[in-house]
Amino acid sequence: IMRVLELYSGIGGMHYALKESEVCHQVVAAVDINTTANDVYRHNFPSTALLNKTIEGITLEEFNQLSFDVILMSPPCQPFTRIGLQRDVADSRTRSFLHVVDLLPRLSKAPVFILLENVKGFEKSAAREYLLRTLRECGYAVQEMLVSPTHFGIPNSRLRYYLLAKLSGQKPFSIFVWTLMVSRTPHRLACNISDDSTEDPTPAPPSSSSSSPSPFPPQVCAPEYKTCPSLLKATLEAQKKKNQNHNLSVKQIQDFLEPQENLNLDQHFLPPKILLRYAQLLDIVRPTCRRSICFTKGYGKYVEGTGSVLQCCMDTSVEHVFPRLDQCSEEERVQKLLELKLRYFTPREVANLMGFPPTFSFPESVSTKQQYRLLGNSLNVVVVAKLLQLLLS
Ligand SMILES: C[S@@+](CC[C@H](N)C(=O)[O-])C[C@H]1O[C@@H](n2cnc3c(N)ncnc32)[C@H](O)[C@@H]1O
Repeated sequence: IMRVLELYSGIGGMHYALKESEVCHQVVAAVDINTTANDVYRHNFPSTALLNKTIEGITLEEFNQLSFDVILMSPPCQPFTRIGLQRDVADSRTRSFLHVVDLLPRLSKAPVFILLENVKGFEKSAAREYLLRTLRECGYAVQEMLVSPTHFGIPNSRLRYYLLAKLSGQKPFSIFVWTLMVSRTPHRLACNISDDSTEDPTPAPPSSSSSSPSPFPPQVCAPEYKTCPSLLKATLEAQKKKNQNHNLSVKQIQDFLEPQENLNLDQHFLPPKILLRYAQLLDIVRPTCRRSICFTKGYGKYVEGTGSVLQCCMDTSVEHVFPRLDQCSEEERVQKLLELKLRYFTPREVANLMGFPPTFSFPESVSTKQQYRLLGNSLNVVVVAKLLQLLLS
């Protein structure tokens, strides 16, 4: 039985992934400072020891007493996000992580396995450099990768950096993983994915013929795109979304929705004020789509880039409503937009897309906004479960 230490435990995404992986385990302690997240964790895992304290406050002796074989951790990602300041190790939020790395060589019993999850961007950080150097010095074999749920047939983008480490003497990492996981090294990974991409890369096919066709669809060579790069970008985005919806290896959104009769829909529709102001920025999907964008902690509060919204009325279409919208009066605009019946995904639906099992629930005291916030900070359980199987078995 593996003794697991779950650091930055949040709402317990790692714990659910462990359960899903079917590896025989015991979580010896979970640690987090967010009291709301801890309420949710305790609600779902009442018998796990949950430490409500800062990780940098845990001493070497305390760590030694826990006597764990595995560390699972998803440290705060704000210091590394592509849209943030990228203050990296200079950001005070990285302190606790550096504390963990510092303690690693000094533990009386080195953990056999480590899994770290973070945002895309971490692969270029000094924090990663420091972790890698320490792991090498301690004799770990390491594999890193960028993986999204879409690679496992789930219609939700959440491209994340993962590091798997095992102490030398363990079974080597299986090569199979790397063909599946886009690429072998973060360097190549970083090259495969353009920096501003918000969506997932498609795993690069093995380079076969040298006469590869142009990566752009032919119509983008049209002259109007030369004078208007933003139009080109929008067209490429639209094309990409269309392609994603045709990828039959990915499930449809409707497989993750709550039964409509259970929902108080009025509560979830986007209000006219938001529609008027942000219509052009919405990422709209239908139940039959095979894609959605990453749900972040601002979902339900901010609109742009925080997660997709669902079109509930199929009698009209986005293509029908949007093109002439700016020629309409405000009143007509609202009318047209309301016809689409756009609603937010419910927290339960977001949890479904993130692979949380039906047994997962929130205590009643946690508001909808807080639920979105906590889910946005969490991880995809199905993805991490697969990685744990690869790491631990
Ligand atoms: C990216 S989230 C991880 C979420 C978690 N994996 C889940 O499934 O919900 C980072 C978590 O680390 C916690 N955290 C941040 N700094 C911390 C620190 N210094 N000590 C303990 N917990 C911390 C935050 O409260 C947050 O819940």
